[in-house]
Amino acid sequence: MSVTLKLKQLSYDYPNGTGLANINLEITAGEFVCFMGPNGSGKSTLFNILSGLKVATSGAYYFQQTQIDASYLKKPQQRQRFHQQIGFVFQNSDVQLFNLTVADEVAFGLRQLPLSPAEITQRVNDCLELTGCSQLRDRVPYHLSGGEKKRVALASVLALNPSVLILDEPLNGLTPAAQQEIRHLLTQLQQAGKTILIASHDYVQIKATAQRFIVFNEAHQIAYDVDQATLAAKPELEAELALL
Ligand SMILES: Nc1ncnc2c1ncn2[C@@H]1O[C@H](COP(=O)(O)OP(=O)(O)OP(=O)(O)O)[C@@H](O)[C@H]1O
Repeated sequence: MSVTLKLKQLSYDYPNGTGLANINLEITAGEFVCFMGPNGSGKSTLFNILSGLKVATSGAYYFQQTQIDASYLKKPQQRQRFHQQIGFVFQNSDVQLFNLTVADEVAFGLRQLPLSPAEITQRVNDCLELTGCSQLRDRVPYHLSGGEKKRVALASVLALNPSVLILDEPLNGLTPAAQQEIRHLLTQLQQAGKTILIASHDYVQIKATAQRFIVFNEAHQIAYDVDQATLAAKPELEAELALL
């Protein structure tokens, strides 16, 4: 398997403080990684950088061996290609859903691409079905439940067929049944070959689903980078994560 995402001594500074400090990280295509850590440790900042919404203050970010920096993202065609490859499902679905129907929401990104109406319809139908949203296609996204909104946001991101999916706290605020649906869907997507990166505050919720756990500390650095089996053999570390 090839390395798909690589960060080399990457830091990000906000005007009044540090977001990320000297991060070295490699993620291989097809991994399911959970990022954890206390509030303000840098998970959202990292996701913004990985998805090209922010660029590092120093250090480098490579996606499939190409360095993603300000000059790369300045070129509209390159930027569009990159954004198609990395899908980002925000923590707050309300900022991601702005169309009048669920079907329009899922079609929105596709309409920016050179695709025929028949291809768009096909992809919309496939993504609605995959995410269990077919019955919701004519509903107003804003009026849906939290779990339904999350599935529609995921459908709209999947429509572009990204190879990497980034989800910020995808289980937050969902009922146990809705959490189970999302976990099952993410596992299916990983089995279909996608790289899945999520942030979570709840180790117990995600411990059986993700296979690698990267934990940030309050200094905005990586404190631990461990796989599922190693963690399961370290009850004291599992107990620490359960308290985050
Ligand atoms: N827009 C911003 N302006 C200034 N500082 C920011 C901004 N966004 C984040 N920060 C700071 O950067 C650091 C990392 O924040 P970030 O949101 O990445 O952490 P997080 O791990 O995602 O936190 P949470 O678990 O609360 O979502 C924090 O100290 C935070 O206060």
